[in-house]
Amino acid sequence: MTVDTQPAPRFPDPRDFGFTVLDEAEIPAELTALVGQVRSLVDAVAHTEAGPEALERARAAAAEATAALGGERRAIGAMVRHTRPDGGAEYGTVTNIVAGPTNPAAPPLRLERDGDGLRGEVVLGGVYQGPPGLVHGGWIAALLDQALGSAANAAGVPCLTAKLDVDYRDPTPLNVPLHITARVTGAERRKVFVSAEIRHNGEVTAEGTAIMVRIPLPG
Ligand SMILES: CCCCCCCCCCCCCC(=O)SCCNC(=O)CCNC(=O)[C@H](O)C(C)(C)COP(=O)(O)OP(=O)(O)OC[C@H]1O[C@@H](n2cnc3c(N)ncnc32)[C@H](O)[C@@H]1OP(=O)(O)O
Repeated sequence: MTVDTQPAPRFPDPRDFGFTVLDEAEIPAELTALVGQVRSLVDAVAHTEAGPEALERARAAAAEATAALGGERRAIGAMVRHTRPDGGAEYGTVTNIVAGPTNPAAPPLRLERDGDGLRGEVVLGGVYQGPPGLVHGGWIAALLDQALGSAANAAGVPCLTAKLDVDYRDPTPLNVPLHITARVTGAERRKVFVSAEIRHNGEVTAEGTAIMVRIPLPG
């Protein structure tokens, strides 16, 4: 493979391109706690066998909670900045469906730098179910895509997935720690090649490779 484009050392500041950016430290602890509570609620709703009275009480309480938020909404495309110990910054959309810190529909996934790549751990409960007791294949692809995209972005290259290949090696179980790793394996002009794996108990359950294409930014 010809490597004639090295990833830029610094990810561009999204504010220069009109995006709203908040620092992750600016996310109120109360919002983080609410996100966790709503995740528990979604899991409880998905699995409940409660009777009509309890269901109606829960619906009314949920309606009250929705009204309490007052309809104040963050802008679509708002980004969150994570500042690494070395002072570098990484960005993601704050409501990202796979790893957005304010999105209760996202699992509590945090990808951290590890050597020349990223690693993270997540437990997916029953709301991520596809086959009985197993993680839905679409969600496995989503986890891998996020890890692959984050690895390319962590290398300083703002890019989008052009091509994603997923190998489902073994069933991925629910309710157990899943270990995710991803790293950049090469670059060629605007293309960045990345690979990622999901492991349970040290065994690979799924692996993904992707071609990410660097977004042409104005200037
Ligand atoms: C400051 C900004 C902040 C941004 C933050 C981002 C956060 C991201 C978070 C991550 C979240 C998780 C991730 C997500 O969810 S990313 C969301 C899912 N992905 C998308 O929506 C992408 C949609 N597609 C596109 O926008 C365009 O097609 C892209 C941008 C990908 C390329 O369109 P463009 O017209 O500009 O490119 P080009 O045609 O000049 O080609 C350029 C090179 O690429 C090669 N190629 C192209 N397609 C393919 C393909 N399918 N297979 C193999 N190779 C392909 C092509 O051969 C050429 O190579 P070469 O001739 O040089 O050898």
